[in-house]
Amino acid sequence: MPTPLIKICGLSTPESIAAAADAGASHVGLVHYAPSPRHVDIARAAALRRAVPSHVKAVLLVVNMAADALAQAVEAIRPDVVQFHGRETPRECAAFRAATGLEVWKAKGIKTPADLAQAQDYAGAVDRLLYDAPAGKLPGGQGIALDWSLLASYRHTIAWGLAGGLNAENVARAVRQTKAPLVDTSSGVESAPGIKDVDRIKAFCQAALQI
Ligand SMILES: O=C(O)c1ccccc1N[C@@H]1O[C@H](COP(=O)(O)O)[C@@H](O)[C@H]1O
Repeated sequence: MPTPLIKICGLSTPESIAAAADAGASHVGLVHYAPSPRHVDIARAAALRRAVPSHVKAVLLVVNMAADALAQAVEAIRPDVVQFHGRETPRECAAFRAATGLEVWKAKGIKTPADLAQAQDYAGAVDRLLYDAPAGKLPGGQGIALDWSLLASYRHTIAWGLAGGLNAENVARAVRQTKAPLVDTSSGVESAPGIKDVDRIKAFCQAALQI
């Protein structure tokens, strides 16, 4: 089984970005969503983006942002990937991708096989689907895992990744069960909401890369 790509999300310091890159992350995520404990404003996100080494991709995570505000954020931050984590439609994702040429990911909350089937509406509109637990108080970053058995036997026709409740203790099991080509974690590598823990980042990457 190929080792998965690794995204460490919700980074808010240059030190945690360096730790993720050194540990083997392929992607680092910056959350621009005010209700999140991981929110970084545009100026901060732009500064952090400059701290991302060139072999690592910078992912800007946004939730239901108005088109003009999003365009301004993208102009200032210049991410490699935009991850939509709200109610953005396939049409909106496709329009954004066509207008910017950026790689686009769409996160979808999955609870039932019907949710998984519905997510496929994004085929052709996005570059990757990110399967997460359904939204709770926040649309993501909740540390809740989805039912991996739903993905285990699914015939994927679009690039995808697994998010939701992943940590150093369960990521190897999750990848073995689902064969996820990319894993994404945020709260699972923190010591408190919004506070990344370098040792947990290292342990997560080690566990994911040892598969
Ligand atoms: O991290 C956040 O605060 C966040 C806020 C709003 C939408 C998504 C958010 N995070 C993303 O959610 C998934 C799962 O996170 P977790 O590992 O369960 O904490 C992941 O893609 C985060 O990047």
